[in-house]
Amino acid sequence: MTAQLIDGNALSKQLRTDVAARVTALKAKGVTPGLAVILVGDNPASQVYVRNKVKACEDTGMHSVLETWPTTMTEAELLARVDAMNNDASIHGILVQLPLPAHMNAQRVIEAISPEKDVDGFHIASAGALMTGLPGFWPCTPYGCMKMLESIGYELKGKHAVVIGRSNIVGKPMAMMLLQQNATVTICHSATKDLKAMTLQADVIVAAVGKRNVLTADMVKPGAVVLDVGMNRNDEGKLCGDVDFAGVKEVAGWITPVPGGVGPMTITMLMVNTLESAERRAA
Ligand SMILES: NC(=O)C1=CN([C@@H]2O[C@H](COP(=O)(O)OP(=O)(O)OC[C@H]3O[C@@H](n4cnc5c(N)ncnc54)[C@H](OP(=O)(O)O)[C@@H]3O)[C@@H](O)[C@H]2O)C=CC1
Ligand SMILES: Nc1nc(=O)c2c([nH]1)NC[C@@H]1CN(c3ccc(C(=O)N[C@@H](CCC(=O)O)C(=O)O)cc3)C=[N+]21
Ligand SMILES: [Mg+2]
Repeated sequence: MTAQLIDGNALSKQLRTDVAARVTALKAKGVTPGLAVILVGDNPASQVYVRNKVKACEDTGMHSVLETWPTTMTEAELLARVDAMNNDASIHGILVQLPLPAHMNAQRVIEAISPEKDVDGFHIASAGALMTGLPGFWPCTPYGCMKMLESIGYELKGKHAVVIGRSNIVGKPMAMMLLQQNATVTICHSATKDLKAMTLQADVIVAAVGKRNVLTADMVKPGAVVLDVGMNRNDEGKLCGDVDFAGVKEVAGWITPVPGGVGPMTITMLMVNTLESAERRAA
């Protein structure tokens, strides 16, 4: 293996120590940061994720509330819960777990969250702030990727970054953050004609597709930094990313594993966003 590992668990542990200290300081001022997580439906994977989020928050001394609702919940009922959380002074961050059941309009639900409590960074006000360089919440997954690059002291200025995937929650905000750090950014997607021709030029590759082996060793320039956002299952049912880790680690300079890479960093940045929301309220 030539690549060095960027360990999302280890970096999360470091960052969460700082979060815990700031939570303690805020509590001394009489404010306990609070996160509300709303899950609709009984997707077992989602249930595990939201429980992990709530537990991670509690580990740092934050207050957190988990609401689970049946799939039969109406959109109007969900909007009423979001509104209640918007008006609850003990709550500084609201996360509605995606995907929502098909009978709901997810965008409408997201826009109902007060931008001051949009710790996921999915609201159009948050997206607009990121796009224009104004203060606002950054989506946790690409934000976590930026922290991983920062942790290895990586200078993005003038580098070519290739982002594979253009979703509103990962690919697009990832591209904006890299651009803000003066990288030259290419965004690839399902209609990209020659993905390999793009990735071979990249100093940094972020894979955020949701398909195994989207990125293989022959597609990577030696020494490149490879960040793997994907969350998939392999034939043995084990968690794996979008990157052929075994192959790519022989070519890349740096690589993130799955599990233990971007995933834990997503949760860490959710905590950071919630903490900062509470700090803003306390100021
Ligand atoms: N680690 C973490 O914390 C998180 C992980 N994830 C995981 O990251 C992955 C991506 O999530 P998300 O962005 O929500 O997914 P989406 O399904 O919303 O987006 C996937 C993107 O990949 C593109 N794509 C699909 N096939 C190809 C291909 N063959 N070549 C190039 N691009 C392709 C799609 O293109 P098009 O737009 O043209 O359809 C789309 O832009 C998933 O595995 C998800 O589970 C997501 C969030 C957090
Ligand atoms: N409103 C909303 N916000 C989200 O941030 C959001 C969402 N909806 N819907 C689903 C996706 C996915 N996502 C993950 C977060 C952490 C891990 C994570 O911690 N993964 C661990 C492994 C977990 C396991 O073992 O299953 C790891 O990679 O090491 C994974 C996926 C957040 N999402
Ligand atoms: Mg998606």
